Amino acid sequence: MDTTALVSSDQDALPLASTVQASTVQASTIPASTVHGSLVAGSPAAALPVPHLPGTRHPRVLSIAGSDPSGGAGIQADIKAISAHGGYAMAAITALTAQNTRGVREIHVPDVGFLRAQLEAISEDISIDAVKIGMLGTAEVMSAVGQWLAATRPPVVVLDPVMVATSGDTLMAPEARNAMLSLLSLAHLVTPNIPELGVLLGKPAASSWDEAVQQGKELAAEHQIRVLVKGGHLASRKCPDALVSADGTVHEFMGTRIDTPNTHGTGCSLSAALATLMPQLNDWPRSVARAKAWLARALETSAELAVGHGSGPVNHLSELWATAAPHADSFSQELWADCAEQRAAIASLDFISELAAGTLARRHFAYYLAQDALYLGTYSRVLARASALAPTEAEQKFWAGGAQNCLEVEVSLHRDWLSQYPLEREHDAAGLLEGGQGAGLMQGPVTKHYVDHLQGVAFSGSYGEVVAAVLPCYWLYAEVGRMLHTEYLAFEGEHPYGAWLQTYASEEFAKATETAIAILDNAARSGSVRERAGMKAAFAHSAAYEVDFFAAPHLHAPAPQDTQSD
Ligand SMILES: Nc1ncnc2c1ncn2[C@@H]1O[C@H](COP(=O)(O)OP(=O)(O)OP(=O)(O)O)[C@@H](O)[C@H]1O
Ligand SMILES: Cc1ncc(COP(=O)(O)O)c(N)n1
Repeated sequence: MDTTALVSSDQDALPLASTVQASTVQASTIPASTVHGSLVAGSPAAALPVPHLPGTRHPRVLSIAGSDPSGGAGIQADIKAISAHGGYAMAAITALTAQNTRGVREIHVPDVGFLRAQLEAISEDISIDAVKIGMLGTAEVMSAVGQWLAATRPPVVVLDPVMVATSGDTLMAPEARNAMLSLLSLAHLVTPNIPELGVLLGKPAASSWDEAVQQGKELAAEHQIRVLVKGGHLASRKCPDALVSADGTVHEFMGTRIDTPNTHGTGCSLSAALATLMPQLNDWPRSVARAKAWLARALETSAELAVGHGSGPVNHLSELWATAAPHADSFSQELWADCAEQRAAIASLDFISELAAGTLARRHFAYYLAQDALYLGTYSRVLARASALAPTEAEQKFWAGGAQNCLEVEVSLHRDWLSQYPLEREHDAAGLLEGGQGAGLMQGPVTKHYVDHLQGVAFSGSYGEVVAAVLPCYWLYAEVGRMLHTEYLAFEGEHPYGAWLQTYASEEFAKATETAIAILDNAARSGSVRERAGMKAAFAHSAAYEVDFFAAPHLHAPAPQDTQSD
């Protein structure tokens, strides 16, 4: 990192186009820097009530912070966090960093006059509902921001006293500490992490949560400010935060540490979220609780972004994307990709390769047919349940048609196939045939588990979950059908299971599968995050049972006692 840029920003700034510089000077009406002490004049912001702003549907939130081109921290994170909470995001850039998820390489602090121009341009035209302050870098920048705050007095000011990046790189010149201290009383909330809290107090960083809260109390009392002590840097499984008021009142927020390397920008994102929530909720503890819960989900889903090789960003928009993004259209594709292992497992099963090659033992085939018939009886009822839950008439009809079709296939299995491939009673070592004349078949263990799962989802699951649970039977069966039919067409001579394989690749069934997939995507789009998680689980379970179902004949078919029947 180029730390010299922090202390001698004017000299190091890249030359601006002369026209821009000229207009910069003319546009700036802010007085020249004053001593830092003058910024604390007037009552501390934390002591002032935050006015309730009725009708601020989308709070206009200004982030005054540094740029992180990798998008995880700084201005870029703030804009995402503000947007995620329904705010209108604005940004005045204090510093440009060259950084990625691994660290900060260079910092460039543009001429402070231009920052003043940005701030003036915004406040002269736009009503600002809240300000979030992040990386300021130098004392000069802090002074300019302090003067602007003192002059404009935004109704909500959240100050994140950024000093060191997650990567360990310095983001604040050490001699700027006093200027930072001068800014504290202009904020309604100050959000230092544990090391920053120590620096602000001139003490070593706290080594325990109790010590951190104690330091928070000291800082709050000394500057008569509200402090959010953050537990991100603790070496514990817990990750608490605490809101400490100037009078020493402590409000703790419990949190579990999420096991992820993607914590780049958590502090930036949290403070921007707080600045956006406060104008809407007008209550600090509620704002912190909401922001912390949101951040936890953003951390939990951060791996989905796959950004960089170091400490990656949090998933700021995970909730929005889960419901509104084009990505939601491909929920089915995600499930399909997730079951790649199961698809490969099915394709490599002896049952499939022997069926295609015509070498499958009759008893294995007979077992499969019998279990399929048993399965379809329950499957039909679960499709009827999907029909009952369906939100539209078209979907209701589709599932009802599917349920009826299953029963017809079940009848045909018994009538046309099981009569040709009976499970011989003398082979029934596994006890699958019930006793007596016209004996019924019994569910094998896999069929039983599979239908138990389907019935469980049908009983207590949402529509989306029921749809997800029944889909693998359509989709994987259609896939297996395509595979077997291709092999059948290439088969030379008379295939012993030819008549069966011909029925496998039906156009109608492929169409029904496509409809079922589209219904699943629709349900995913309108479902909650929790429901989509339930849908994923239901689909994954059924996909695993599909593998077991195709594997079952070789594992559970009655053992041969008469090799001739094979
Ligand atoms: N692994 C984690 N699991 C859950 N919450 C976390 C985790 N890491 C940080 N947090 C939360 O993120 C917020 C920011 O905390 P932290 O102490 O990391 O601040 P910071 O150091 O300023 O952040 P930054 O990483 O942006 O510098 C807090 O609410 C903290 O509890
Ligand atoms: C521009 C900018 N602002 C703030 C941070 C701190 O965020 P983190 O500590 O997560 O790296 C950063 N890295 N870059």
